[in-house]
Amino acid sequence: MSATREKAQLMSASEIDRTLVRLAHEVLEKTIDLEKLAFIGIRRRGIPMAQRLAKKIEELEKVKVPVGVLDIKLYRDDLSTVGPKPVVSDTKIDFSVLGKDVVLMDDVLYTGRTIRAALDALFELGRPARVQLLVLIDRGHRELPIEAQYVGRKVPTSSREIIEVKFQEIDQLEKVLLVEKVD
Ligand SMILES: O=P(O)(O)OC[C@H]1O[C@H](OP(=O)(O)OP(=O)(O)O)[C@H](O)[C@@H]1O
Ligand SMILES: O=c1cc[nH]c(=O)[nH]1
Repeated sequence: MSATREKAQLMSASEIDRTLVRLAHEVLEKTIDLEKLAFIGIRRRGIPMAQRLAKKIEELEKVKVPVGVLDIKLYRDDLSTVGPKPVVSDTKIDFSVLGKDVVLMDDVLYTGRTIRAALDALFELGRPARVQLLVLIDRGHRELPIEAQYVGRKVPTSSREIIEVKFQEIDQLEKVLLVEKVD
C-alpha cells in the first residue's frame, strides 16, 4: 500500500451528524410508505450509516426500519484487465426484500463497482419495489452509470486523492479526511 499525506479535514463529527440528520429527512420526504422502507449497509462503513439513519427515523417517526448488511470484497482476478473486481462475500439480510423500498448505503461512491456488485446480490434475493442509493461522499470518477439519490457531500477529487471516512463504531474516531497518495 502506498503512503498517504493528509490534505484537509472535510467533515468533523458534528458536520457528519448534521449531514446524516438532513439525509434522514430527505429519505422521509421521498418515501410514500414508511412500512416498506428497508436499509442495507455496505460493509464496512455503510453499516453504521444504515444503523444511525434507522435510529434517526425511529426518533422522528416512531417506525423501526429493518437494517441488513452486504459485504463486498475486492476479488483480484489475474486475468482481468480492469483490476480487482468487487464481489459479494457475506450477506445478513433477515427480512424479505420483495416489494421493499430499499436504500443502499455506503460511505464513499467512487467508480460505482461496489454498488453494481451490491445490486446484483440484492436482486438475487428478490425483487424490491425500488432501490435507491445514499452515500456520505460522492467523489466522482464513475466507471458505470450509477448515481446516488441522497448525497451528503459532493467532493471533486483527483485520482491521486483518497477520501477517508472514520466512524466511531469502527475507527474509534469520527471525521472525513481528504488524503493524497505520495510516491
Ligand atoms: O465506487 P467504488 O470504486 O466501488 O468505491 C467505493 C467503495 O470503496 C470503499 O470501500 P473499500 O473497498 O475501501 O472497503 P472498506 O469500506 O472496507 O474500507 C468504500 O467504502 C466503498 O464501499
Ligand atoms: O477515495 C476513496 C475511494 C474509494 N473508497 C474510499 O473509501 N475512498
